[in-house]
Amino acid sequence: MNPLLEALWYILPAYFANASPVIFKGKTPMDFGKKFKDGRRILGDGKTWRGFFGGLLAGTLVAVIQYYLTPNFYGSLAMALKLGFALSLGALLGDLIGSFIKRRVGMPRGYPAVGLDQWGFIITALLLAYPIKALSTGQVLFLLVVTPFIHWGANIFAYKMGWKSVPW
Ligand SMILES: CC(C)=CCC/C(C)=C/CC/C(C)=C/CC/C(C)=C/COC[C@@H](COP(=O)(O)O)OC/C=C(\C)CC/C=C(\C)CC/C=C(\C)CCC=C(C)C
Ligand SMILES: Nc1ccn([C@@H]2O[C@H](COP(=O)(O)OP(=O)(O)OP(=O)(O)O)[C@@H](O)[C@H]2O)c(=O)n1
Ligand SMILES: [Mg+2]
Repeated sequence: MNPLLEALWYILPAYFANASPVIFKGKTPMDFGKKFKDGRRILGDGKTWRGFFGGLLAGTLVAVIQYYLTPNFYGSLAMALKLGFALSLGALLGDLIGSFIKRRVGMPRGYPAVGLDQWGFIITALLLAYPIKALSTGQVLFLLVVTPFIHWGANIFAYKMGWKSVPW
């Protein structure tokens, strides 16, 4: 498989894990509305438990589907589950870290943090998945370059579908 397509195929669970909370979002904020010692919300209302677990499940499921489509890419179902879960957890944790940072610097919920919104989730997803199945440096660089565009396209798509109130 072309190494660049292989990189996209590899990262797909993280993409779906990052995108699906927009659809699965729930009511209970992950910080339960609590504030940090700086008087601002810890994470904000943009992070709900249902979104988090929905994203984790969706991302892991995508890897299982990918396993049945390209079994030799993963080698085993167990590997697909491990990699899918690690990529999804990494993506969602990266998104939480991004929200935490945005709240600390006083950005309101939904405020665009260029760079952080596009790379945060990808970097943590790649870090968590690295020990399970590593990509080449070139493939990682390719993903860092192409993800902002896919992120941009997906957010506009979600905005047009009415899933997001902002196209970013
Ligand atoms: C403009 C360019 C160059 C590409 C555009 C690609 C595009 C239009 C993708 C849309 C894919 C899609 C159908 C998305 C689902 C809709 C959805 C729920 C989007 C919600 O996005 C919200 C956002 C979360 O916000 P936050 O980041 O601020 O927390 O998540 C951003 C989403 C992503 C970063 C990834 C979205 C991509 C997918 C869900 C899978 C699509 C896969 C590809 C485009 C790569 C194809 C791979 C192969 C190997 C064929
Ligand atoms: N763990 C998560 C992540 C996202 N979402 C949902 O997906 C939407 C888009 O995610 P994102 O853009 O990351 O959240 P923002 O609203 O921009 O909040 P923040 O400023 O904290 O990023 C959120 O509004 C929220 O409805 C969720 O419910 N749970
Ligand atoms: Mg956002």
